[in-house]
Amino acid sequence: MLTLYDVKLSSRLLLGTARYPSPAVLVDTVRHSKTEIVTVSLRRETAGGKSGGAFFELIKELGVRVLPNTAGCHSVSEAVLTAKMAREVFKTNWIKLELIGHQDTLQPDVFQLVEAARILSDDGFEVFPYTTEDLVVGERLLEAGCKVLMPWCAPIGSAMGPQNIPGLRAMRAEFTEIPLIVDAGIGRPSHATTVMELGFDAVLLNTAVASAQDPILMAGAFAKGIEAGREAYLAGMLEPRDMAVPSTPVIGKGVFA
Ligand SMILES: CC(=O)[C@@H](O)[C@H](O)COP(=O)(O)O
Repeated sequence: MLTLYDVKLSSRLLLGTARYPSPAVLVDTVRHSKTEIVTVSLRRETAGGKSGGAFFELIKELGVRVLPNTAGCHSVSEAVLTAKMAREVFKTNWIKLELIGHQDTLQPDVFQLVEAARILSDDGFEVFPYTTEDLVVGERLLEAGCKVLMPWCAPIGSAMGPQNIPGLRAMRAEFTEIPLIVDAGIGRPSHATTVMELGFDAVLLNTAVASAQDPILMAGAFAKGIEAGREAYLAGMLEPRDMAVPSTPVIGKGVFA
């Protein structure tokens, strides 16, 4: 079981809701994936004069927990305002805090992120910060009140998969008691398996599923990949070795010796 802010969950897959070919495909994908959490962008869905109303109703009807996000925010004030709007719309204190600092990489502005996380935590929000694998920033976010950390593994939408495995491994080693969710940059189920094998608690992804030729099938593939990685982590994997080790017993020796 995964526990996020005292909420117990069976699924370790969190799905984004943008870029699906149609609302019907989104609904079927969420159902097939068995995810229990979807993230929704307030700004994206209300941009360009859109009210977002019909889309937000559709999300509420999915029957899963909603994690609103502040995608597209570049300042503390924008992010705080968006979080407050999200709380009104979805009646939740959960917020995925995204504060973009670099236009090409969509890298988070970790300085503003910590500041916004503190303001929102003090206001009763339960903050899921989209961050980098920087250990010091992680520590500051925990001090600011976050009880979950969500490092990227590659730029949003890049599908590159884990770019800094030693960095992710160090994060797991440093924050042993904190739920760690890889958010952004996953491209394939095998990427999700890899980060779960490192001991991450869950994976949040959007583009790799929504932009697949068959999002429903792909969501199922990700769900299986995440489960496989989790079970392998729990089972305890062999460390790679330089030398060969015969796997068949030598004649005359006991099979179980
Ligand atoms: C949906 C969402 O919140 C994204 O900002 C998130 O970071 C997912 O990234 P990918 O689209 O790379 O999976």
